Amino acid sequence: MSGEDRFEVGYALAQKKQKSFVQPSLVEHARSRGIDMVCIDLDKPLVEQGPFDAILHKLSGKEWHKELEEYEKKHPDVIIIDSPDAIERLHNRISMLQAVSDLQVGDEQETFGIPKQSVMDRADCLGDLKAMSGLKFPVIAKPLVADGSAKSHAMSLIFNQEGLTKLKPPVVLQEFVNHGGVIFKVYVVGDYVKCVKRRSLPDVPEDELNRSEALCFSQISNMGSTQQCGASDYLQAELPPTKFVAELAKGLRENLGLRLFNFDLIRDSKAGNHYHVIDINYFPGYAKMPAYETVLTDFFLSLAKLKASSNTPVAN
Ligand SMILES: O=P(O)(O)O[C@@H]1[C@@H](OP(=O)(O)O)[C@H](OP(=O)(O)O)[C@H](O)[C@H](OP(=O)(O)O)[C@H]1OP(=O)(O)O
Ligand SMILES: Nc1ncnc2c1ncn2[C@@H]1O[C@H](COP(=O)(O)OP(=O)(O)O)[C@@H](O)[C@H]1O
Ligand SMILES: [Mg+2]
Ligand SMILES: [Mg+2]
Repeated sequence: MSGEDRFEVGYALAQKKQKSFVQPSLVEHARSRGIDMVCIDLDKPLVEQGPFDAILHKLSGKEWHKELEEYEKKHPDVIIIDSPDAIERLHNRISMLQAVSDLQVGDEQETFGIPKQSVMDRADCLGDLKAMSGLKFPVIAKPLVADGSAKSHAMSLIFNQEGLTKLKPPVVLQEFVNHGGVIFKVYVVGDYVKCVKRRSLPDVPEDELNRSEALCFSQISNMGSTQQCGASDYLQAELPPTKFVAELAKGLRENLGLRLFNFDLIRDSKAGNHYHVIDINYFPGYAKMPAYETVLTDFFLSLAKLKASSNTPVAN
């Protein structure tokens, strides 16, 4: 601990993220339980700051990674949340979902996977039916890069080959799965798992399949849009079984080597016990999660415990 019985968490976040995550309610609650949250000054070298027991970050770029490495060299006991390499994997929509395909968790009732998808990395692929690798329309076109920029969230729902020609590669084409217009967001904070529901795109009925115009959208679950599903479908939707969600979350946490993330889960309308993981986000908007102050503080305390136990000499 940096001070007697206190645990210091340095945070390095973009302004917007800092405002949404580091709310006075979190800082106060954490402080009352022995956790001090300290803002890292991004205009000063990281090695000159602290010492921190843990560093919480959502910044990218080689410079930042180098700063973290240097800090770790100087303070080998620091806990970095999370490893830049592990986070990097989520910045590509193919490597991100590979972690789901590699998972070995099983459940007798529920099954899961990812939608069929294919990458189009060159403009000439988009006019080539073979490059579709057997994908069926409609498809969602997603920018391959998922780096948190507005551009990386710009999606379109495409109904035919003509719709593909307007895309800007590299994009991932992913089969659209009818899922009753409701998405489940599963928040992971270390061992803690919380599943909530949000509105999503409505199902595409059979008779709309040959509609020609593509539908563009962005961050649909955060919008009050008319393109979302109806209120009653949303209110009536049941959450997936808790045990299934917990096992999936644990498997992903271990496979990804990450402690702070959420993933988007949809339930296939055609097979009510089959789920698809469609997106994984590093350090999402936790302030929208119920009781985020206590959940995050409990997480920091678990890190403090871990650090204390690794510093305790083993008795002979
Ligand atoms: O801004 P918020 O609170 O909506 O959080 C965003 C998340 O929304 P959610 O909490 O899941 O509804 C959002 O999740 P989705 O992509 O909407 O599933 C991302 O995690 C986003 O980070 P980034 O832009 O991908 O780096 C998150 O953005 P940042 O806050 O990290 O910039
Ligand atoms: N394969 C899919 N089938 C059906 N709906 C999807 C699919 N992929 C994405 N969506 C919808 O599009 C939204 C945005 O896609 P997502 O991959 O989560 O991107 P982002 O990283 O911008 O959140 C999802 O929240 C969901 O509503
Ligand atoms: Mg998403
Ligand atoms: Mg995302």
